[in-house]
Amino acid sequence: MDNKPSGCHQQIVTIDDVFFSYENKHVIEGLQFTVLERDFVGLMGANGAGKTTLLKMIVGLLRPTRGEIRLFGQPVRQFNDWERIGYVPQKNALNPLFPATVREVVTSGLFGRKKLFRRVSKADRQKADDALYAMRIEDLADRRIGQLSGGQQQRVFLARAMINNPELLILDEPTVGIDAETQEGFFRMIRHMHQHHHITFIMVSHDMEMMKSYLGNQPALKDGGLSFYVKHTHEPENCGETNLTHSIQQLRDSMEVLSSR
Ligand SMILES: Nc1ncnc2c1ncn2[C@@H]1O[C@H](COP(=O)(O)OP(=O)(O)OP(=O)(O)O)[C@@H](O)[C@H]1O
Repeated sequence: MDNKPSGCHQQIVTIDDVFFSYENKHVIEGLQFTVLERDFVGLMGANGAGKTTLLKMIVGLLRPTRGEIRLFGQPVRQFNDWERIGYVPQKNALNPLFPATVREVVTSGLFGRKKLFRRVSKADRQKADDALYAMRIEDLADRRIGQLSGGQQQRVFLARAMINNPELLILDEPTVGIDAETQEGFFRMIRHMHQHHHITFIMVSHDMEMMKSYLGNQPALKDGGLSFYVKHTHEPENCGETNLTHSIQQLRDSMEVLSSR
């Protein structure tokens, strides 16, 4: 299905009159919002406002109580093109004994929801190498992820989310527990990816200063406890496909600031 209108304005996520309750607790009520191609959406709100709940509905882990969410024009329940989406969930402290290596964690991003036991092909290995290289973590490839610093783990999860060259990246508080300087470098990289690559972002963050410095002071929408800050990047010349492999050098350049710390 080609539902891509000209001019880089495809609806990537459509939230159509969505309600959500946990048992009797109403969290989201009648939310209406559209994320367009190459938007950067910063989602802010107090603890418990429903940010994580909304992201989980967008990636199909929770179902709205009422209303509908569409991904690339398709209702989430029918959507099965999950390779187009990279999702970095809210981070929990990893057990240092968690046995997976960095390479294994990154490669697992290739195995969509229904392909858990796919064999790792040569092409898969190359994709993992590209993602590791782009995030400047190739030297960590054989280390156990639980033994890395928070900032290093961050890059691993981002590499995992990027391995399929996603069109939509969803990040849930990606810099929690990371020192201020590393956070700044991380945001710089995210901004670079948004400005130079064909990726739409939805990011939850409590870092008001950083979010507003990029997205402006005025939310595009305030609904209940949720505030949506949006930056559009719709210059037609930037609409072409961008392949991660072709972008690696640029991404590495944008990582300089991180790796030098
Ligand atoms: N599995 C659950 N069962 C019942 N209530 C839940 C569940 N998960 C979350 N909630 C409640 O729903 C509300 C929204 O939670 P959610 O995690 O979406 O908030 P959030 O905006 O992401 O918060 P934070 O900034 O603390 O991460 C909260 O009041 C929370 O306690």
